[in-house]
Amino acid sequence: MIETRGLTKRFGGTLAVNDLSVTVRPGAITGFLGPNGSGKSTTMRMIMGLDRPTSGNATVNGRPYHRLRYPLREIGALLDAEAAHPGRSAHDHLLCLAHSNGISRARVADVLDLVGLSAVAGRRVGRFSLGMKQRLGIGAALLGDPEILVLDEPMNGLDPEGILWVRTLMRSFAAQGRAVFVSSHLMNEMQGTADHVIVIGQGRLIADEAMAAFVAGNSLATVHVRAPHPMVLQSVLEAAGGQVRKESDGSLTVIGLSTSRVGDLALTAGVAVHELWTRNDSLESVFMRLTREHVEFRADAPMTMAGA
Ligand SMILES: Nc1ncnc2c1ncn2[C@@H]1O[C@H](COP(=O)(O)OP(=O)(O)OP(=O)(O)O)[C@@H](O)[C@H]1O
Repeated sequence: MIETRGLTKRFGGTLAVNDLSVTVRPGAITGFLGPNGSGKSTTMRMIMGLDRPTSGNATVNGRPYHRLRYPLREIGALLDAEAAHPGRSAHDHLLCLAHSNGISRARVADVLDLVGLSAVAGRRVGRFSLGMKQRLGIGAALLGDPEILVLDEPMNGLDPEGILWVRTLMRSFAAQGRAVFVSSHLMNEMQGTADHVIVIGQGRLIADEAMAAFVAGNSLATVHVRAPHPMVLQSVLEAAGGQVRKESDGSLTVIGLSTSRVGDLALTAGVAVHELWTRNDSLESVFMRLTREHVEFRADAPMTMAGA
């Protein structure tokens, strides 16, 4: 289990992490979301003992990272895929880590197999693609067969097969009762993979709850209705105070009326309804809305083509 209590990090005038108190529990994948520069990596670095908190603390199984006797056996992390020495082979990189953590040479071969790098184990890391470096970084995190995995954007640079592999790995890890703490900007991926979500903005906690509850609870649900005579239904719904938009497929999107109210109104007006359903927002929409005021780096809308 990872716990942070009042965790705070200031870099000069920048408050990177601001009074963050969260718990990452075993048996689940906890997604760690936030806009660029919101403090995710800094939080992970403090958990791993690489940055010293300005105040507050982070513990791993009840102890600060530097007090863990064999850290790799308790918690493994991928924080920076470029961290491996470029002149060293993948095998030697893992072997060095294994030696310093009392891990057997046999485990190195197993992990290289597990991350799909056995065939290139003797090649220098400097010649690896980003995806291969990500795999090696994940291998280093897995080396001690830890109870907790911390992964900072592990899907960066991976092809679809690699993404599927990371997803499966995280799921099986959590299914074994271990904890996964993973940051990512891939909202669809996180919505489908994470059980729990922690969202931060400008270093402060915005949300900490089960993924399904977070999406459902923060959705602006819309009602959708398909009817053979949509124009008639549209005027009935608008007369009742609904905002109605006709979609290109002929269905109506309704805001401001519940599903049951739409059904009742149609019945009262004697208008046939062929389909009636509610749609929640995606994680992406919910995330964008909740973090809007915390976004520090925002690009202008793409320029339109001249004359378009
Ligand atoms: N070593 C450092 N020195 C000074 N400022 C830093 C340092 N590390 C991080 N920061 C600042 O702290 C803030 C949080 O950065 P951090 O990298 O933790 O965010 P993040 O959520 O991981 O961002 P991203 O999604 O872009 O990876 C940013 O404003 C960043 O510029």
